[in-house]
Amino acid sequence: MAKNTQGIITGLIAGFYDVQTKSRVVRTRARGVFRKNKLKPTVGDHVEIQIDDQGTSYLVKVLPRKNLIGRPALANVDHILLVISAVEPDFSLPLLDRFLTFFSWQNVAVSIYLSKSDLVNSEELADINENLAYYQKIGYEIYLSQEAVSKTLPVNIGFEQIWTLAGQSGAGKSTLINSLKEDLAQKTAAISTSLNRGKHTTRTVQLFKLGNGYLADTPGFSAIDLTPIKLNQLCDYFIEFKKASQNCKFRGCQHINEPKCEVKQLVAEGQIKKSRYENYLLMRKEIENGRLPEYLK
Ligand SMILES: Nc1nc2c(ncn2[C@@H]2O[C@H](COP(=O)(O)OP(=O)(O)OP(=O)(O)O)[C@@H](O)[C@H]2O)c(=O)[nH]1
Ligand SMILES: [Zn+2]
Repeated sequence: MAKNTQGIITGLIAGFYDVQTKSRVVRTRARGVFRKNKLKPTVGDHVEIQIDDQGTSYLVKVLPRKNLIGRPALANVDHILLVISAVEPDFSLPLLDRFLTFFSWQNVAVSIYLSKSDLVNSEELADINENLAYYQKIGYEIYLSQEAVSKTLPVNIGFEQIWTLAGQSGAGKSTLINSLKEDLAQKTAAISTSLNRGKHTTRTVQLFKLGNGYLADTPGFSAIDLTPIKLNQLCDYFIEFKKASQNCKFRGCQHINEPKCEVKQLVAEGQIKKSRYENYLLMRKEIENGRLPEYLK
C-alpha cells in the first residue's frame, strides 16, 4: 500500500526533490500534475510525498506557502540574517534602513550581523556599534562577530524555521555561510560537505540543517527594490514609527506635516534616530519617483 508522509524540500537535484521527513531525506520526483498547474515546487516548501509499493517516492502536494522570496526563490522564509559590513563596502545607514524596510514589508523577521569589524580601528568600530545599539533598542538582534553568529545562531533558529542571508555584494555572506558549514562539518565529522569555496555558479538553493531548523546555502538578496511599496504604508515598515504612531493625532499620519505627530516629536527629542527619519523621507521620494535614488546607482 502506498504511504503518504510530509516533509520540507531541502534541495533540487537534476529534476529530483530532496525532502526531509521526520526520519530521513527522501529523493522524490514531482507528479505531472504540477506541470499542469504551473505550480513549481520550491526549496523550503512543505510538501506531501507518497512512497509506492516499489519504494519509489513522488511529491504529490505542495502545502500552502507563507511566502516566496529571493533569487533564487526560497519558500517559507522565517528570518533573514542581514550581513552589513563595517567597511568594503562602507557601513551605510541608508542601506541598512532599505534592507530593514524591505523585509518588514515582506513580513519576514531580520537579525543583523556586522562583518569585517576586524578591518576598522577602534574609533570607527565604536561609532558603528553606537549606531547599531539604536537598532538593538528598537528590537533587532545584533551579532557583532562571526564567533557570536556561530555560537548563537544555531540556538536562535527555531523548530523547522528557514533562515537565509541577505546583504550588499561583498558584505561577507558567502564567507559566513562557509564558516558555518565548516563548524558543522567539524561537529559531525561525518559526510564530507562541499564547502562551496569561491564564487557560486549554481543557481539553486539548498537548505542545510542548523540548530532546530535550516539555513539556505545561497544568499537570496544583494539588491532590493522598494518602489512596489505603497507610499502611504511605508511608515508602517519602520517598526519604531509604527509603534509611536498610535499616539499621533491623526490616523494614517504620514509623519510629514500633520499637527501633533508623535513620530516627529520623538525625532525632535532624539528618541527616534534622526537618520531613520531622513531615510524615511528619501524612500518616500524613491517610491514617488518610481526609481532608485541617485546614491544607489
Ligand atoms: N577581514 C575580513 N574579511 C572578510 C570578512 N567577511 C568577508 N570578508 C572578505 O570580503 C570579501 C567578500 O566576501 P564574500 O563572502 O564573497 O561576500 P558576499 O556577500 O558573499 O558577496 P557577493 O557574492 O558579491 O554577494 C572576501 O574577500 C572575504 O574574504 C570579515 O569578517 N573580515
Ligand atoms: Zn505622525
